[in-house]
Amino acid sequence: MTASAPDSTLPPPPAFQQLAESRAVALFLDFDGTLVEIAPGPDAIEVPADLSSRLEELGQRLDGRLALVSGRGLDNIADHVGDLAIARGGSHGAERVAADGTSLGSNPAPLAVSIVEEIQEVAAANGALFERKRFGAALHYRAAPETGPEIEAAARQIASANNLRAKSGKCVIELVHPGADKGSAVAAFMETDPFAGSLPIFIGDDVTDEDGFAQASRLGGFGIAVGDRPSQNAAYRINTVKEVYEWLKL
Ligand SMILES: O=P(O)(O)OC[C@H]1O[C@H](O[C@H]2O[C@H](CO)[C@@H](O)[C@H](O)[C@H]2O)[C@H](O)[C@@H](O)[C@@H]1O
Repeated sequence: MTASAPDSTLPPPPAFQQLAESRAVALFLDFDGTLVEIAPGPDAIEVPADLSSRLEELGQRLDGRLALVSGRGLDNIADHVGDLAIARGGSHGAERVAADGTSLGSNPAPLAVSIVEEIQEVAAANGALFERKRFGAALHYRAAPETGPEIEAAARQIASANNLRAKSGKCVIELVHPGADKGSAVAAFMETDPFAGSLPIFIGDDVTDEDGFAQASRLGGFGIAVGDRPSQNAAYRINTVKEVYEWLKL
């Protein structure tokens, strides 16, 4: 379903078990704000110690049709979650691997050093937190949200001068290569086994998850928005991270 206007009154989704029993479901899970609560900074998140094994068990229940799709790099996800034997897309889906770690598609180039330096200068000038990524970079302004507009404007300028894309999220703006978006990641996974032919469900909390919701919807499935952010493309809503775990019996 693609809604025409933001809808903060979306209904709760049908029971996950019923859905999964009625047909083959493919599940795409965002990380920050969906599986872990938003924290003051990228490294301040609290990850359940057994998240990796819980996700693997969920993946087994779905016969392997489970993927984590995050704005974080896969290296960063591994730092926080440990070894994870499920499919995963990092850097907004620009880097993708199957459950066994095999690469799916080729990785984009890292950002040029000169561009990284420009972004670092914006961070230093505005007191933002610079997050280096393998295939992009992020500027966080959660500590001083009032600096957001200036930081976003500077980041967008760098993006347009260098044929990059600027992605806004929760108190963050990120620079990525064109084509790095969660919708493309869903489409790419859905073309491969074991995802092909199943019903895609994308769960996420942030603006960057809208591409995932829209793509899931285009492929006959739907999106589930987490939290209270109005969503353009989700069909259902789950209110909290805790309720995501409950819905999935994770
Ligand atoms: O796609 P996601 O898995 O949701 O990742 C999106 C970004 O999440 C991280 O930033 C966000 O979470 C931080 C920790 O809670 C928070 O401090 C920050 O304000 C949020 O924007 C991560 O640092 C980024 O790299 C991800 O792209």
